[in-house]
Amino acid sequence: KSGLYMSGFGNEFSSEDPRCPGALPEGQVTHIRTFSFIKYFKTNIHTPLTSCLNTFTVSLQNNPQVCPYGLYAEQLSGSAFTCPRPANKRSWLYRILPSVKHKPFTPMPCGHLTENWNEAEPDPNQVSWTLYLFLSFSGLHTICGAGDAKSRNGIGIHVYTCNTSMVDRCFNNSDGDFLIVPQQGEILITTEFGKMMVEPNEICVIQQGMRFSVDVFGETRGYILEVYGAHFELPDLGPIGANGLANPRDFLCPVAWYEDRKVATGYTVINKYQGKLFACQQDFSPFNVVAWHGNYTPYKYNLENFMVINCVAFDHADPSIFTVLTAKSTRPGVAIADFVIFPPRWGVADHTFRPPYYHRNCMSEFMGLIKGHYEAKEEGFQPGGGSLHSIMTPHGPDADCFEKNSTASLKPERVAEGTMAFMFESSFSMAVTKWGLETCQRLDKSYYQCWEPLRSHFNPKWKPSKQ
Ligand SMILES: O=C(O)Cc1cc(O)ccc1O
Ligand SMILES: [Fe+2]
Repeated sequence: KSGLYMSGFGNEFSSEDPRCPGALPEGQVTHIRTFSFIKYFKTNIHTPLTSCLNTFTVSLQNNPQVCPYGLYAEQLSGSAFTCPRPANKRSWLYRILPSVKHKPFTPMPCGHLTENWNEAEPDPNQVSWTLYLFLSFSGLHTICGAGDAKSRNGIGIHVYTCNTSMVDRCFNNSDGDFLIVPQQGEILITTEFGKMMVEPNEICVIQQGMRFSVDVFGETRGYILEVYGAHFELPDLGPIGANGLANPRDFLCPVAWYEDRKVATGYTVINKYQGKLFACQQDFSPFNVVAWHGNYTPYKYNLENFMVINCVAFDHADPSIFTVLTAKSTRPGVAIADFVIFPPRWGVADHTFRPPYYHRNCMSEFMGLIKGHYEAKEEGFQPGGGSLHSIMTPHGPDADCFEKNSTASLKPERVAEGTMAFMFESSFSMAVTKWGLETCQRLDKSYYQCWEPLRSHFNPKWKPSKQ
């Protein structure tokens, strides 16, 4: 059930389906020679020394004239050819037929997937979506986003719901990367690189252009952060040092798996391109990659493995301390989007208001809840719901949370036990879609009321207590 994986983040991996050993091409590098001392000592004076040289086949090659097993070589480029090495991403796929063998793409209905950020008038109010933002809908629904896939800069936030698997259909996102956060139901994702089983409390990333198909095992839903124009990276650790937060070795990438399947009735490849959906037909499964190598792959990560670092003395650290992955913009330190979690941990800060502080932020904060509750809103925020606190929109703990935590005794205690809230934080000023505002019928119009009971504790006669 757990499948086969290789571990590491952004490694140079290579993988062959075990049914075809040697499917990764080997090159012949004739200029590398070794000198055989054994032969040399056995030779007599009349033997030319060159006969003591051995020619070795030592290196791999991407494009042999004929690939092993009669496969086609295809490169998938995830970065400009000329990107500096640390950002250069590509993989070589050795497949039964190349992706180019397909009938033309034609437009298909997009449902509630959109990249139109002008459907509704701007509204800076705090937004909250109640329990199960996604109940009784099917497919991908865009809640909010900003920017533009054409100019390769922006994000979309979607929710998905489904109870049937994709049969003879796959999805390919030409616009950006999908970071998928299952909230209910595990998903078996078949990709060109192999298969991954992803359960709630795990996340996976399917990068731009990677074809995938999803099998589900019941009522299934989750959140998706889509980023145009950047890939997710592990955040720099600065003074934290070489280890901590999401450690590279906990990221898992699938091993090669192929099917050589003709589909006479037609296999549909769905392509998200410039915010719209297109479909094309081909007569074979696209999961026909027998072997691959490279550093551009899908991957998954179990949030339980997050090595939590936080305050051990006083005050509330900014939530960036919980960043799992970041998609950087070109401005130093400013993310197109960060994926941040609020994992179970110890709260130990002395003489401190421990929950999140009241806040106005130059970034947008979309929050979701995988399980349990969120410490700043014990009641109002439920698993499967969501909230959006837009740029400079005030937010923070509800009145109940403030009162309780202003008087709580500050013993060390477990925080967020059994829960997992997360945040998609973005430097983009996001627009909410018509679906998010109206069609979903999940908007909590009374959200602002959770702050109404906040009352003034101001006492002009207050004096510092004598120590
Ligand atoms: O609840 C939020 O809005 C997210 C958040 C969490 C936190 O610990 C500090 C600031 C912040 O915005
Ligand atoms: Fe905030």
